[in-house]
Amino acid sequence: MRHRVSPPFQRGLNSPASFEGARTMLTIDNVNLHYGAAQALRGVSLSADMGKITCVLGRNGVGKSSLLRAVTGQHPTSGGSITFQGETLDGLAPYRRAKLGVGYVPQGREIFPLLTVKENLETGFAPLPARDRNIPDDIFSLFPVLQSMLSRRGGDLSGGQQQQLAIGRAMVTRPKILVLDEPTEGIQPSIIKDIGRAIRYLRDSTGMAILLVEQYLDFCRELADQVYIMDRGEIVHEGPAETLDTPEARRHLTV
Ligand SMILES: Nc1ncnc2c1ncn2[C@@H]1O[C@H](COP(=O)(O)OP(=O)(O)OP(=O)(O)O)[C@@H](O)[C@H]1O
Repeated sequence: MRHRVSPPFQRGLNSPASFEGARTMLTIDNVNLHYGAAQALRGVSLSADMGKITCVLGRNGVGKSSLLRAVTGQHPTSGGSITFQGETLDGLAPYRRAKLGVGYVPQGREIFPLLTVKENLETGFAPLPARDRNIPDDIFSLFPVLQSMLSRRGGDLSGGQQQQLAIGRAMVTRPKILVLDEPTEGIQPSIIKDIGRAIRYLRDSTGMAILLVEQYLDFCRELADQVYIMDRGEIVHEGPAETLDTPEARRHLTV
């Protein structure tokens, strides 16, 4: 596991070193998910390791968000199993999963527009015991704009700032796995770079697992350790990031 904690980051996020030895943080095994009669996930299997960025790529509507809803408990699965650090998540409510260490950055950010930036961050306290109810310094080191806008309303932030706030809010919960749904969607290139840097920092400094779904190929190619491609609810490709440049992978990603 990589540990490069530089001085500004010494106080802050917990390291998940206590479960060292078990490299696989999350295992999704043969999962199905339905919306009524429509099947959005078909026998999906993948794993996400600690200290690694696992990226799931796919076009619009192939089931990427549904996969994350299955992991976070936002929508029930209709078959298969999901285990986190060797324990089943099946049937657990979203807040129980958050307590166990599943941090979620939803598509569209879902910032509370009328709460301040500070209050938005504090909503991340909910799954934490009283002693951990503080905002880790790392968040402001990674996203200084949040510190300067602490008393502004969430709704007044730009899309990129809201995305940073959504990642910060998830970091407040001290996740062991951070699950992000298209964090680059609608964001300007300079902030995409900041977000990429933050995701890399979280992988390298804390050893947490990162599970990222995206449509933006270059972002994944730069960040990912392991990639999966989804098409029509199924995993159709799996391999290290370099394999994204094979004709077979490209075929699944072109519109
Ligand atoms: N609440 C819902 N009710 C019914 N069908 C849904 C619902 N949410 C998603 N779907 C359908 O499930 C399929 C997968 O959608 P999902 O949002 O998981 O895809 P996605 O890959 O995340 O797409 P996008 O990139 O557009 O977010 C699509 O056909 C979509 O229309």
